[in-house]
Parts: sequence; structure tokens; C-alpha cells
Amino acid sequence: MVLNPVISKLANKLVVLASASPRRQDILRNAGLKFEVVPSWFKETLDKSLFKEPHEYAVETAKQKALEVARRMLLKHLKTPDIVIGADTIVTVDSMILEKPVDKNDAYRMLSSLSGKEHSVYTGVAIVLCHDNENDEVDYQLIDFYEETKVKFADLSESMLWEYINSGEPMDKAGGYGIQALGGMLVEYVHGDFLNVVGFPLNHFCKQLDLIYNRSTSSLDEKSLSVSLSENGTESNSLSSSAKHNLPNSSSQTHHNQNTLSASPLNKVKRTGSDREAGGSSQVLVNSSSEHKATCKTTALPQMTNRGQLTVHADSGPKKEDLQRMMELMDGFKASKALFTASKMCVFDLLQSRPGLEAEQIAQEIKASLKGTQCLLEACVSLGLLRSKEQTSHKPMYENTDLATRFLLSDAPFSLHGYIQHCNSTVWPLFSHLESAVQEGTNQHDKAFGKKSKDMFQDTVYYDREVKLRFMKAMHSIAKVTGKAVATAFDLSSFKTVCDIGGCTGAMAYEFTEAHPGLSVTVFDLPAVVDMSEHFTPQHREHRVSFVAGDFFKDDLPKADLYILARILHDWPDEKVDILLKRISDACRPGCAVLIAETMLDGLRPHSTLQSLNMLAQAEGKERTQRQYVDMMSTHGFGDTRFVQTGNFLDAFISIKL
Ligand SMILES: C[S@@+](CC[C@H](N)C(=O)[O-])C[C@H]1O[C@@H](n2cnc3c(N)ncnc32)[C@H](O)[C@@H]1O
Repeated sequence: MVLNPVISKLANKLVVLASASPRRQDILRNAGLKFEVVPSWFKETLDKSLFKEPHEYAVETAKQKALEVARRMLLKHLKTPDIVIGADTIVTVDSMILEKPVDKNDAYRMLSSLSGKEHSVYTGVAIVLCHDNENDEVDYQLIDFYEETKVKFADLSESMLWEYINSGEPMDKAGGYGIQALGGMLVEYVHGDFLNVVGFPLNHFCKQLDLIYNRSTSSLDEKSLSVSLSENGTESNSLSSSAKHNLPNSSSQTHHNQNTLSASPLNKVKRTGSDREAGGSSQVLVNSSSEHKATCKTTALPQMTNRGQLTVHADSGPKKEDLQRMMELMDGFKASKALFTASKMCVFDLLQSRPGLEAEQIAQEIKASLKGTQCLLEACVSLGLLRSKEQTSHKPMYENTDLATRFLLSDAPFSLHGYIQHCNSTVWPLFSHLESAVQEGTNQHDKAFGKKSKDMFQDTVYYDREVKLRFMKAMHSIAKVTGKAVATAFDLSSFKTVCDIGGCTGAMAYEFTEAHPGLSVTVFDLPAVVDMSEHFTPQHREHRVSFVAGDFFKDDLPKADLYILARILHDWPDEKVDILLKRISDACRPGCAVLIAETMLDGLRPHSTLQSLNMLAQAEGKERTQRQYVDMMSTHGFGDTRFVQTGNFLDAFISIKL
């Protein structure tokens, strides 16, 4: 392994670090590397859900950063760097990717999720090598890799967490800590490259340089394609190869795994002279190699041109992953409806009591056609809800998968059956009028059910006993699945009495009393709901939950130290939220608290954004961001806010009356 000799090979080259991180700069400077810093303008907003593994996200971000700088230097500065280095560090814990915290509450959320646990730190690195060739073209080659280090945090007390957050150190660091400074005190052990946690895996980087400069036998592949960027930023392609790329905006097709660097085809970038910002056009020549396609990993990413126009990869045709993603999106509603239908027809309950039935027997039991039942069963198999086993008769027999057993049986402890029935009977008809909901900005009860609704609960949901019970079962099932995570998100030992405002069946309240033996909870809900609450009382379980009937916009609220608002505020527009929060604030002494459980819009996760559309079509409200909740609470005299992303459907947020 050669270290300095590799770095010294770069002595006379223009090396560019596409990162503003002072820690990365220090690491590379300490290794003797001379480089220019050109921070990337690439916005770190790739959709994380498109990546199977977290390190793929870090690598793709690193690539995009390095390519953006390489492209900008060529086009704007007419300068060809020899090497551009991009890097991106992320922290992952419990399948969540943590980047830099946006504020103190976000830092709290991150650090508390790391407390007492082992997490992984990944740094993705991209190296863009540029070469001028004899034809006044720029060839480039892209190598990327990642390094993983495992870090374990000690158990962190609240006071330690806040002291660290208030030091200001977490704010510009992935995962909200800096291991090289105060954050080092939080760490119990590190397995792997320490510098990787700081922000740059120097050892792995040097190994890659060694492979590039001391062992590579790269040669140019002569097949090429020109893609020209015209003045208005659109592209025209003149094909001379079997593959196309929209360079310089595209990411490379070449991907080298951690320890392999095979001979690389060099991509060619040709400038035709004038700077495109000055009104000229730039021409890009790219080539591709089937050899490298075998090891490449590409990700479906829309690219922005310098002029902000969206372009697509101009390659040999649509990418498989892109098409698959589009298909998934277009088929999403069919999958939902297949699930709703099988659930409504009690297929999962039937197969739980009689596993191994054939389609004919199932059709008989659910009183359906054989053809229709076969299609539905096959769809459920493909969606991972059922398993089919071939028999010698060639007639498959069916049984539930674990997923179905856990969530789809009507009597499973975490059954989502109630919520699925509500989606099928209420949300589905409302969503079929989504276009009107978007145009009008209002709920669609009138169009879907012929009922005008200002107050979704009193005007529509509770007008009919069957609809009411279905709604309550839906709320009950979600509260049971999410309740424990919300109940245990914060230390509630200083509270004794709790009021769960709009607490419906009491499902959330039971989770709170179970998790906190010192708490008793009063559920406050409309009389129509409280009347039916005994249907949901847990059997054989001691609990400290009582019910009070009333209207939270009009009647006195029960006295309590802590008020829970679980999925309440998202039902209402800002004016009504304001009225409710004022009433709660009036009922609170200093030191009392409000705990909000909602899915927050931050990070634009599909579940949250789609839930916001749901609130549009169904109610008067919407989902909101953490910041919006903080502002609302502070208007009503609450502060010292803490936030926890539970990783479950609901995020939790607690604010203290000052
Ligand atoms: C979306 S549900 C949430 C239920 C529960 N908090 C949970 O997380 O499962 C809204 C609840 O607010 C109740 N609610 C709506 N308007 C109300 C009012 N004016 N006064 C009291 N409760 C109300 C509904 O009856 C319903 O139980």
C-alpha cells in the first residue's frame, strides 16, 4: 500500500475538492495534498426512497457534487481540472438516513435516536478524472466508492444532549455530531476508519489513487456520441454510439466496487470554444463500454441543466429502474384496491383458519367467481400478502405470508384491518375526486357521498352508526400500531394526569398508561364516540383510562398536566387549530405540556405528503411541518420543544407551557 507516493503523483495537477467541509479539507491537507476548494452547488435533495441501500444514496450525492463542479469549471471557467473529488457523509440508524440537522430540535431528534445504539457512518466518494486529449476534447473517468464505519453511542441523558446541542457543534455535521471534537465524548466505540466518521475515508481514497495511478491500464474507447447543449439549455444528440448520455449533466455509468478498479473507458467531453453562459454552445462527446455496464449501478435521477430545465438521461432507451418505478407508481392504486378487496372479502382470515386452500375452495367460501378469485389470489401472491404452493395436481394452494398474519387478520394485535376498511369505503371514493379537491381546495364528501361537510366528524362520519363504528375501528387500529412509539418518545415522569383530546376509542390512552405506570388518562371526545368506547376496552387489562364526552371547541377541557393531540390538528385549518390551542393553553399551568402526534411534512416523505392530500379530500385540514407546529405552539405560550421521528406512521412533538 503506497500513501505519500500516491499523493505526490498529484503534486503538479489541478486537484479540486468539491466540498466546503473544513474537516475534509483538513484531512486532505494533512495528507500533503494540494488542492483548490470549489464547493458544489448540487442540492442534496435526492429522493432517498429511490436507493436500496443508504450508501448508494451517499455515493450518488458524491458523484453529483463532483460532476456539477467538473461541469461548472469546464463550462463557466473554461478550466480543466485534473481531478475533482466529491464526498458525502451520512449516518444511518434504524433504517433512517440522518444528514445535517436543520435546527436544534432536529439535532435533538437525531442524537436521541443514536443514544445507546450502534449506528453506521457512510461516506460516499466520487473521483472525476479529466484529461485533455489531442482533439481539444476533455475525457473524463469517474470512480466511486464508499466506506462504512460503525460507531456506538453511550446512553445520553437529556441534560447531556441539550448541553451538546447548545454548544452549537451538531449543526453542520451529518448525524448531528462531530467525533473529532466535543462529540467524541458521546462515543463508546468506533469500528472501522475513524477519519471516515470525520468526513473523509483517507485510507480508502489513497488505495483508489494507487489503483488509478500505479496499476490502471486505461485506454480510450473510440465509440462515441455527441450531445450538444444548445443556447436555451435543451439538448440535441448526434449519435455515433450505441449508448447515449446527457453529459455534462449526467452521472457516469462507470462504478468501481470497493477494491476493484478495472481498465476504464474514458468518457469524452468536447468544448466547441465559446462559453455557453456567454451565449455559445458546448458540445459533449461521451462513449460507453459494455464491459463497464456490467459493474455499473445507475439510479433514476432527473437532472437540472445549468438553466434550470429538467432533462432526462439521453441513453439507449429508458432505464429499467426508471420504468419499474413509473410502473409501480401507476399501479399503486391497483395494488391498494387488491389489498382492500381481499381484506374486505376476508381472504386472510379464511386462510388463517384453513391454510392451504385451493382457489376453488376459497371462491366458494368468499362467494365469488373462480376466475375472479384466481386473479385476486395471484395478485396477493405477487404483492407478498399470500404464498402459493404447487401440488402434484398443479392446483396451487394458498396461505398467508408473515406480513398478512401480522397486519391483515381482523383480530391480530397490530391489525390494520379497520384502517383498510376505512380506506376502502371512505378514502377511496374521496380520492376519486382528488382533481376537484385540488381545484377547489376543499373536501369531497358532497361529490363522493352526497353530504356537504364543514365538520367532517359531526356532519358525515357520525351520522350513521355503521360508518361511525368503521371510522372508530380505523382510528383504533392506527393508534394501536403507533401508540407505543408515541407513548415512549419522551420522558414523561414529571406528569401525572393526561387528557387525550379527541382520543376516540382510547387506544392511544391505553398505550400511555401501559408505558407509564404513574399516569392516568382522560379521553375527551364527542358524545357519539364516548357512547361506543366500551366496545374497545381492552379485556383482562388493568388500566387507568376514563372517558369524558364533550366538544373541544366549546366545552370545558378536563384538567391535566399533559394534553395529547394525536392526529387532531391535521383535521383542521389554521383558524380552528388556533382556537383549540388557545383553549388548551388557557387550561395549562406553566410546566404543563402538549404532546402532538402527527406525520410531519419535513423531508417530503411520501406517506406524509399523501396523507396531506388525504386531509384535503377528507377534512378541512392538512399536514404541517415541524416549524409550523413550533410556531403555532409558541404563539400560545409554549416552548422548550422536542421532536422525535418515531420511524412509525406518526412523529411526536412535545412543547412545555412557559
Ligand atoms: C382523526 S381522529 C384521531 C383519533 C385519535 N386521537 C387517534 O390518534 O387515533 C380525530 C378524533 O377527534 C375527535 N373529534 C373531532 N371533533 C371533535 C370535537 N369537536 N370535540 C371532541 N372531539 C372531536 C373525533 O371524534 C376523533 O375521535
